[in-house]
Amino acid sequence: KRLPAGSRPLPGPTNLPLIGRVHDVPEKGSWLKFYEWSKVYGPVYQTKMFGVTHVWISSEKIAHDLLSRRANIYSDRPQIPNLPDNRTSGDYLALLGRNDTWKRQRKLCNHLMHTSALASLHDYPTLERNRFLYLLSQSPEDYIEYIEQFTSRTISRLSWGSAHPAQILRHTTFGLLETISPSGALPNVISFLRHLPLALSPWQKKEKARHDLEDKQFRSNIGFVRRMMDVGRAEPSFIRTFLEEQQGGGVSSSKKSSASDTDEEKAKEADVDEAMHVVGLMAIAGALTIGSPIQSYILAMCHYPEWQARLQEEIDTKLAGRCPMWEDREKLPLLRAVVKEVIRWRPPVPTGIPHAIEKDDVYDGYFIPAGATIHALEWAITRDESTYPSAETFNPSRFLLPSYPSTYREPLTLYPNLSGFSQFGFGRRTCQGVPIVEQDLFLTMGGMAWAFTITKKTDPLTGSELPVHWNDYTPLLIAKPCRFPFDAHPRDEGKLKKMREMYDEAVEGEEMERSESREERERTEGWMVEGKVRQKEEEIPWQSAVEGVGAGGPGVFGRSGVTGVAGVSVAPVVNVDVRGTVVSVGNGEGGGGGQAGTQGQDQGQGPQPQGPRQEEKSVVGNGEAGEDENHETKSTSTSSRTSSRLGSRGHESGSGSVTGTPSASWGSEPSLSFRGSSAESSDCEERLEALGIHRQTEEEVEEGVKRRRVRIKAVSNASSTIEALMVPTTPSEKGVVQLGVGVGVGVDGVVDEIVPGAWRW
Ligand code: HEM
Repeated sequence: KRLPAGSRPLPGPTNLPLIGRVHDVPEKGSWLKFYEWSKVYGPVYQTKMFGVTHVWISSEKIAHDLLSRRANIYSDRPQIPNLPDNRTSGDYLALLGRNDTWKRQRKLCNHLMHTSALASLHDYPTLERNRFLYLLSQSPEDYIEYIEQFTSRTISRLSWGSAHPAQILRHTTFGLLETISPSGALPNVISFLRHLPLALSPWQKKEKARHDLEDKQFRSNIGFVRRMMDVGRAEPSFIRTFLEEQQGGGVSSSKKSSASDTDEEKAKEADVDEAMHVVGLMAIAGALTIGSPIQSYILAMCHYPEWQARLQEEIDTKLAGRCPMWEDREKLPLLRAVVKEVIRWRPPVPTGIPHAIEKDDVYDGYFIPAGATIHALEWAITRDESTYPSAETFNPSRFLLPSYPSTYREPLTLYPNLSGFSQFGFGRRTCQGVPIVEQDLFLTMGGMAWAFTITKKTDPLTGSELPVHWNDYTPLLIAKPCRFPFDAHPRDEGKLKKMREMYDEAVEGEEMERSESREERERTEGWMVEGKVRQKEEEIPWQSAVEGVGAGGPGVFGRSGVTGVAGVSVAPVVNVDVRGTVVSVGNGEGGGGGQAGTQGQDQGQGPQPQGPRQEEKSVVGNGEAGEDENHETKSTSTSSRTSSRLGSRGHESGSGSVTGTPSASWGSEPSLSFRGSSAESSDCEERLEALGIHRQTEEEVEEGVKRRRVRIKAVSNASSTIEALMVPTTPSEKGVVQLGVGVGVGVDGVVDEIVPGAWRW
C-alpha cells in the first residue's frame, strides 16, 4: 500500500515472502517472542504472516490511544481462518465483527450481567467455592480438575441455573479454544488451509462435530429452563431473567417489530435464539478463563510463601477465623490486591484478543493499514516497568502502598479492584464478565488462603523440595500454568471440619438439583456419547473419562445419579493401576462393562455400577476410546486385565465381553486383588487397610452410617484424573449398606490416594 504523505511504516522484523515471520513464533509461549520483539522494535510494531499485517501494542497508553480513543475504527474483530464466519454468525459475541448483531448482543449481555447482580444468582460462586475447597483438601494433586469443575459449574449455574451442563460445556469450550487459537488449529497459521473442502479438512470436521454438540446443548438448556419455569422450579439464571422479562414484555433484543401474531411469535423465538447464544458465550467465557488465575495463585503461593502468610494474617484478624465471604470485600484489601496481582503477574490472555482496524490510520507518524489485526499484548503491558516496577516480582504491595503511585489508589475499602484493568481489554470490546471474575477469584483465593497453607511438595525419598516451574504455560489463547506438584495442608483440624460441613451443604443442594434435572442430564450424556470430540490430553484432564468408556455403556455410570435398586446387584467395580499395579475391587458380578480407554468392544451385560452421587468426571463415554495415542497400548492391556479380574466371579465371554449374574452377588465376598509385579494379590485387603480404607464393620452398618465415602482416585499417567466415589446409601433389604460406586475408570492410572473410610456391599 502507498503510505499517506508524511507517514512511515511501523517498525518490525524483516518479513520473508509469503510467510512473513511465522517461523520465528514458537508454538508455546508465543507472547514471549512478541514481547522480545517489543524490546527491539518499540511499543508498537508490526509483523506479517501469510499476507496479514499484525500490529503489536506493548504500552497501555498506546492501547488506549488507539483501541479506546479511536474506537470508531478499531473495534472490529479479524476473521479467524479456522472459523470463517466468526464475524457474522452471531454464535460468539466476543468474536463478532463490529456490526448490528454484535451491538444488540453486547447490549443484552450487559443487561443480563447488570440484572443478575440484583437477583440471587450470586450465591452460586460461594456454593461452588465451598464444594471446591473440600475436594481440594482431599486431593490437592487433582487441583486442575477441581478448579475446572468450579469454574464450569459456577458459570453453568449462573447461565442456566443448574450445574449439570458443566461437563459438556468444558468439553465443547475447550474445543472452541483450539478452533480459534493460533496454536490450536493449523489453518489459523497457514491460512490458505481454510479453503480445503470439509471432506479434506480434519479441522473443519472436528469443529463441525464440536459445534453440533454445543448447539444441541444450548438448545436443551433453554428447554430445560423453560420446563422448570412452567412448573415454578427454575433456579435464578441469566436465561431465566431473559425469559421472564420477555414474557413480561420487558426485554427484547428484537430484530424487528412485527404486525401479526405469528410474526410476533417468530420474532420472539428469534430473540430467544439470540439470547441462547449470548448466554452460551458468557458460559464459554466463564468456563475458559477463570481457571487460569486460580491456578496461577497456587503457583504464586509456591514461590512467594511470605505473601501467603500475610494474606492469612489479614483474613484471620479481620474475620476472626471465618472463611471470606463476598460481603467481606471492603475489609480485605490485601486479598483484592492478591487477586489483581496474580492476573498482572501471569495474564490469562497474554496475547490479548485481537481487534481489527476498519480504515487506514496514522499514529505518531506511523501508518496502520485498514484490515490489520491489532493485538494489545497483555503480557508486555503488565511488564511495563514504568507502571509496574520490578514487574517480574509478584508484589501485591504495588496496589496497597502510596510509594507505588502508578498503581496505588484510595480508598482501600474499594481499591484495588479489577474494574478497568488493562487485562480485560480496551475500548468498546472490553470484557463484560469482570464482576463474575472478581467474585469468583475473591472467593476461591480467599478461601484457599483461609483453608490451606500451600507449599512446594517434598520428595518422600530424598526429602528435598520438588521443583515448581516459574512460567511454563499452555499455548492456547487462554494460557494456564502447566501442571506442577505442590501440597495444600489444611491449616488446622477445625478448618478441615468446617470445609467438610461447607461441602456437605453445597452438595445437599446439588442433590436436589440433580433429581430435578435427571431427565435432561441423561439426554445430554447421550450426546456426549455421540459427540466423540477428541481433545488434547494435557489440556483436558477429564479426557479419558470422556472418551474412555466401553460400549457396554454402562461400564461407567457417569453422573447417572441412580441409586442401586434393592435386589439388583449394584456391583462396585474399581479398576485402576496403583503406581504401576492393577487394583481391581469388585464383587465381580459383571458390571464394569467397558473400561476407559479400551478398544471399545466390551459389551458389558451385567448389572451396572451406579452411584447415588457421582463426581463430574465420571462421564459416560463412547466405548471407542483407545485411539488416543497416550492410552492405546496400556488401555488395551488393562481392558483384558479388567475382564479377567472381573472374571473372578463374573464370566468373561468372547472377545472381551463381560457378563455377570446379578443375583449371585448378595452376601458374597467382594473380590479385591492387586495384580502386577510389585504386589501380591493376597495382600490387597491389607494394602487397602494400610491406606485407611476398611471394610465397613457390622456396627457401622447397624448405625446406618450414611454419607461416609471412600474415595478412590486415579490419576492417569497422562495426567487425567479420575475419581471413584463409594457412597453408602441406605440399608438394603439384605441389611447391609449398599455402595454406589462412581468410577471414572481411567485405565493407565495410578491410584494417587485413597481417602480413608469404610466400604462394603
Ligand atoms: C479471568 C477471566 C477473564 C479474562 C482475563 C477476560 C479477558 C477478556 C479480554 C482480554 C477480552 C477482549 C477485550 C478486547 O477485545 O479488548 C474479553 C472479552 C470478553 N469477555 Fe472476558 N475475560 C474473562 C472472563 C470473562 C467472563 C467470566 C465472561 C462472562 C460473561 C466474559 C465475557 C466477555 C465477553 C462477552 C467479551 C467480548 C466483548 C466484545 O467483544 O464486545 N469474560 N475478555
